Amino acid sequence: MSRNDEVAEEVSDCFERRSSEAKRKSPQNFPKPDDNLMTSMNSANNEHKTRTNGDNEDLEPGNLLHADHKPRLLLMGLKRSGKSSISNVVFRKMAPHETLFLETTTTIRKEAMHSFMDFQVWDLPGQIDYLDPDFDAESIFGGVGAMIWVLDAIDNYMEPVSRLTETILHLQHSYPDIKYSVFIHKVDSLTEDFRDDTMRDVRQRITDDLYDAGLENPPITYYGTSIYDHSIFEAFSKVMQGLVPQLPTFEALLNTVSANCRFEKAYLFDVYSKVYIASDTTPVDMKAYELCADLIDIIVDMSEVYGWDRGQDQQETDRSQAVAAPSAESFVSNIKGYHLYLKEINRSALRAQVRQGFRLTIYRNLSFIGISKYSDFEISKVLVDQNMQAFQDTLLKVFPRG
Ligand SMILES: Nc1nc2c(ncn2[C@@H]2O[C@H](COP(=O)(O)OP(=O)(O)OP(=O)(O)O)[C@@H](O)[C@H]2O)c(=O)[nH]1
Repeated sequence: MSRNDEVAEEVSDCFERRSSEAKRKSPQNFPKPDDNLMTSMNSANNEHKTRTNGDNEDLEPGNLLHADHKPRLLLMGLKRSGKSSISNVVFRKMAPHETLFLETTTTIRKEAMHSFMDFQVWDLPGQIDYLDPDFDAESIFGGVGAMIWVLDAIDNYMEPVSRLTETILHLQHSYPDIKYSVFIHKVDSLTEDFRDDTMRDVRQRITDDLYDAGLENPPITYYGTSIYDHSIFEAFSKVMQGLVPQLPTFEALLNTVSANCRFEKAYLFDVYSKVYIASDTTPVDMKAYELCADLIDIIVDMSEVYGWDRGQDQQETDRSQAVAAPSAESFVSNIKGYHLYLKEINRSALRAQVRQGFRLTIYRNLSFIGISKYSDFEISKVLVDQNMQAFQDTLLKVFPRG
């Protein structure tokens, strides 16, 4: 029996067990028990096996993420367009107003995201001429999955537009797989009408320039962004999702869980960066995202005050086992008519810091967040717990962290 079949069988057993436990425990008036959950999860798993085996011989469940498979994302654009601000706000928790004091970047700055897959985000200095024939392009662009071009919407955008089109035309032959995104950035400084006009104009100019150069329907996505609201996280999430090969599988799993637990919207968040690497396939609602982001902020703040390092020594391990759940969970009832449910899926220590004499470990973790408007959500919590445990077991089995 192949490893794929073993995993599929384990997942199936796990769901059978969970499903029958859930039915046994569920009171009469709970929502529909999750009969379809196991089938959908298994079909999602099978679909995933087919796709990944097709894409890459080495990738199989149990060892999906090849050690060298670290999708890389480049942040490029002219000087002062806002690249370092974006990277600092999203990956270093810098307050947006502090970016006013950032100095010009002179070397490539690399950020990593470790919650599930190991992403790398490279912030490239604006003053380097990457189109110079003497420049070692392979060291930068080889292995890049996506490029974000940051364009300052409040400055004259003729130069950045022509630099972007030159860059795309220069790279497209050697690196045809790069996916391009344009962040029309600092839109907080524009009125709503002017913002729409600017976005339309930028898109039109880029499309026309590339068309004139012989490139039709370029693979570019456009986002209006600002570090002063959630738009930057939303845009980053979308770009990251383009680098997740298992995205359809995640979406299928999240659709199933949402249907069975009556969530309006379900996300898989990298908690530290507030970037979501997948959501169910219902349309994204900015209000729902903002609620989730606020919940994450509260949980991170609370755990910085009341959390402790688990499992540092035997005494700590005993204490953790005695008082804490194996994975964190949070349930917030009735915020603006919504119930929010968070469940930690995995966790890895990123780095330890000493702050004011206390040793603090910064964790990266991937968490599920579901939003429900269902008024009896609290009553059905037992069933939700059962489904979520099955969901977590499946994800960890099929996509274990290396
Ligand atoms: N209004 C507004 N200002 C922003 C935003 N993002 C960045 N800025 C400001 O833009 C200025 C330049 O930002 P940087 O992040 O240093 O720009 P950069 O692209 O990294 O510049 P180089 O390092 O020179 O390549 C800073 O004063 C930021 O505060 C935004 O979303 N809105």
